[in-house]
Amino acid sequence: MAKHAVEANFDGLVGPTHNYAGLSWGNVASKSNVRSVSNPKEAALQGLAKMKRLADRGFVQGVLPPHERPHIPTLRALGFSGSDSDILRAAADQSPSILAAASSASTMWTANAATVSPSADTADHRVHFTPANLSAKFHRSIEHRVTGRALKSIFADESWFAHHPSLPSVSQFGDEGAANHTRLCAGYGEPGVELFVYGQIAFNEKAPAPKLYPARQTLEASQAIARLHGLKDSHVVFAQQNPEAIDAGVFHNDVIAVGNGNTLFYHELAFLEEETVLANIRSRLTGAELEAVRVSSEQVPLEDAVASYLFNSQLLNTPDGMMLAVPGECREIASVSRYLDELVQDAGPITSVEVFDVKQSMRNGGGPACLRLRVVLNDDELKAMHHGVLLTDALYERLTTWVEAHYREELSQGDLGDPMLLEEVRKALDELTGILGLGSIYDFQL
Ligand SMILES: N=C(N)NCCC[C@H](NC(=O)CCC(=O)O)C(=O)O
Repeated sequence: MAKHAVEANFDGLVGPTHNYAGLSWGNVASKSNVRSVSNPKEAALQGLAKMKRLADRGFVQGVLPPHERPHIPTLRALGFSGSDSDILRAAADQSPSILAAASSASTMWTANAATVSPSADTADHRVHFTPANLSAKFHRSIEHRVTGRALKSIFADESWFAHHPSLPSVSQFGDEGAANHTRLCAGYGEPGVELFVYGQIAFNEKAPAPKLYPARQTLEASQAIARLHGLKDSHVVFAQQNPEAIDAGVFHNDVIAVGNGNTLFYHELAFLEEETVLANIRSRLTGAELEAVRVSSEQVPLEDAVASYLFNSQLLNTPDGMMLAVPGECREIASVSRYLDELVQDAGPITSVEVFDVKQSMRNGGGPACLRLRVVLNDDELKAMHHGVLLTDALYERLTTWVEAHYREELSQGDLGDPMLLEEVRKALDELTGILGLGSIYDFQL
């Protein structure tokens, strides 16, 4: 008998060093906004407002903490030495790019934090977590250790939750977490089909691959995660992303497809072998028929899909059908806005569209779906997890007050070496682990 389960969404709280450093080759927004002045306070408040709106609608909403940045241990490991201020000064003088990488607030995009398999799918019937090594980008490759600590602190009880270390940090096992992983199912508590989408086969040089931009996720990484999580072959589908899409700026599958329940909402250029992918899902999905909501290039050109982040939306169950939570940019691009109006008129599974303003994050290539990690939990697991990170009215109030007190309204590249910034961040994060009841998770706290 399937247990009752919900999908909880854990959004990354935007960190105090949110900035635009142009660190992600292949991510069009990150490159085009390089060196713009950011507003960390606005970014964090936009993220919290999104969480609050969804929590108010009755969705289970959690918060994952930002990481300590600039990350002094990373700078030390690269040979900068002396006091923290000496290190910041030397890094700012000698290598502003390294300092920028060690200062990115990129942990806000928790769709990349980990891959999570619900207990209904796994061999030992526990929820499995593997933090993503994010080895494709240096600034993101330093996330997984603290991410792992935060997840272990929140999902601590080993009788319900299993935690794996991230995969080896090399390009052959490049893993970007849930951004390339979608689960289709009849109901959250039923065994589902886990769709792993990869950009490249690492150990086959002849296999199709993008020509311009890097493929961040490999088949080998996806297969390793499926093995670690104890997923049966009959419940797993591996699909190659269309290299053409990667070269157009689709650096993760969640920039071109999103699934929920029995519904897969995707662009016709999402997969290399569309028909095979759909057939493989159909043959494995039990208890429901796959609803494939396909968007053609004629309806929405690939370029508009990337610019609007139409597919980087959250697809959520409501009592009246599914709701698509889209970024505001979707209403600024004519083809996309028109498409959304048509979509809700259709008799399909998506019955409403809601717009969220996450512009500060969008300018670095992160829409509503990038900002959240989905964790399906049955009633026992929900009870067993740490509740201090679940958004209530009171926690929302506390976090907004905390952001107002600690965050700057302007940050540019020249500010990253400011020793005051590091002090502000540590003070803020020390208070935050207290607010969220997480214990010590940061290097500076250990
Ligand atoms: N699609 C998903 N799930 N996530 C979006 C991640 C955006 C992130 N941007 C950045 O890391 C840019 C940082 C900078 O340039 O300052 C990235 O490219 O990894």
